[in-house]
Amino acid sequence: MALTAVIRVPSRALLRPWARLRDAALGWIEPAGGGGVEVSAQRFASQKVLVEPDPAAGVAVMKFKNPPVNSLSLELLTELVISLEKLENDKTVRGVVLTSDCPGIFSAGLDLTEMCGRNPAHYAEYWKAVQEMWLRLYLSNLVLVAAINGASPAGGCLIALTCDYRVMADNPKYCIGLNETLLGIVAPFWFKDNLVNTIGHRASERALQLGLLFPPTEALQVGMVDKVVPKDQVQSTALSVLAQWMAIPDHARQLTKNMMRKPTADRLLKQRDADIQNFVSFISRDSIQKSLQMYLEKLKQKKG
Ligand SMILES: CCCCCCCCCCC/C=C/C(=O)SCCNC(=O)CCNC(=O)[C@H](O)C(C)(C)COP(=O)(O)OP(=O)(O)OC[C@H]1O[C@@H](n2cnc3c(N)ncnc32)[C@H](O)[C@@H]1OP(=O)(O)O
Repeated sequence: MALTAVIRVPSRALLRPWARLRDAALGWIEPAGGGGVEVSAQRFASQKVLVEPDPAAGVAVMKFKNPPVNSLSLELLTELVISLEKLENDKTVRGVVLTSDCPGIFSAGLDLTEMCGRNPAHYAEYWKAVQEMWLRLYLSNLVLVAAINGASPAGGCLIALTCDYRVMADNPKYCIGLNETLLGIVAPFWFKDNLVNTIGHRASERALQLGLLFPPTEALQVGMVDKVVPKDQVQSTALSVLAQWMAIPDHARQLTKNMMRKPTADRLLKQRDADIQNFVSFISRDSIQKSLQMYLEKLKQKKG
């Protein structure tokens, strides 16, 4: 990946302590003496989230890279939020395409190993990171377009649903949907709200209860995605759509987006701690742990 853009990063001495941890996570190095540092975009490419900025176009492509299936581990979620925050603060960027670097998979959703056989403190930390990812994406001031170049179940679908527009590859093997009930778990209310805001109440009720995973043409029909194109055109189409959305003055578009989305985000913001407690007690139940273990086993056996 040849990237040449230069990004200005403030001196670490001026940043809060967590920002130093962030710098370390992203591999940014400040020369002795401090005073601010220019880092090449290559440094911006962290391990699990690759960011390819195109300052001339005012856009960036963000690629998830957590092989084999882009499961949303704590590490990936943290990097995603940090990368997004950085793009939000970068005046040269107004729009972002979210896509995958893993062939055939957009994202397999939440990392089941983060929700299985761990302790309550870990579940709480993990869930807070999932909430943070959703809130940051859903309320982003940037134009976000999902280039869905592979399977996109559950949490993968949620990421796509936070975007302003979704382009999906036409391969019938790629499916998208909130399939939580198939795992014996329940999509949280804010997953549900995001889906209802996208495809409407009746279609959501059916999709959520049955844990439906839609192939691209059905996803298009139900309104879960906005456009289906051949696989090799997914990213270019997403970039064209981005350009159309970016033709609208930012302030007017952003205020409108906020007006449409804030009430939904506020429902979670008002009860974040209670939502974490609900998640921890739900996921800690023996019956739920058994269901998740069995599901993971089934995934592993599929190979053999
Ligand atoms: C009272 C109400 C209270 C409510 C409180 C909240 C309740 C909890 C809410 C939780 C919400 C959960 C959201 C989620 O996102 S759960 C995750 C759902 N994801 C899935 O179901 C997808 C599972 N994966 C697949 O279907 C396939 O892997 C996939 C189609 C994505 C790719 O298939 P492929 O054949 O290419 O790859 P494999 O299946 O062989 O997988 C390769 C290895 O990856 C492992 N794997 C797959 N998915 C996951 C995952 N999500 N997390 C962790 N690991 C995963 C798989 O086991 C293979 O591992 P091995 O190589 O070791 O065998």
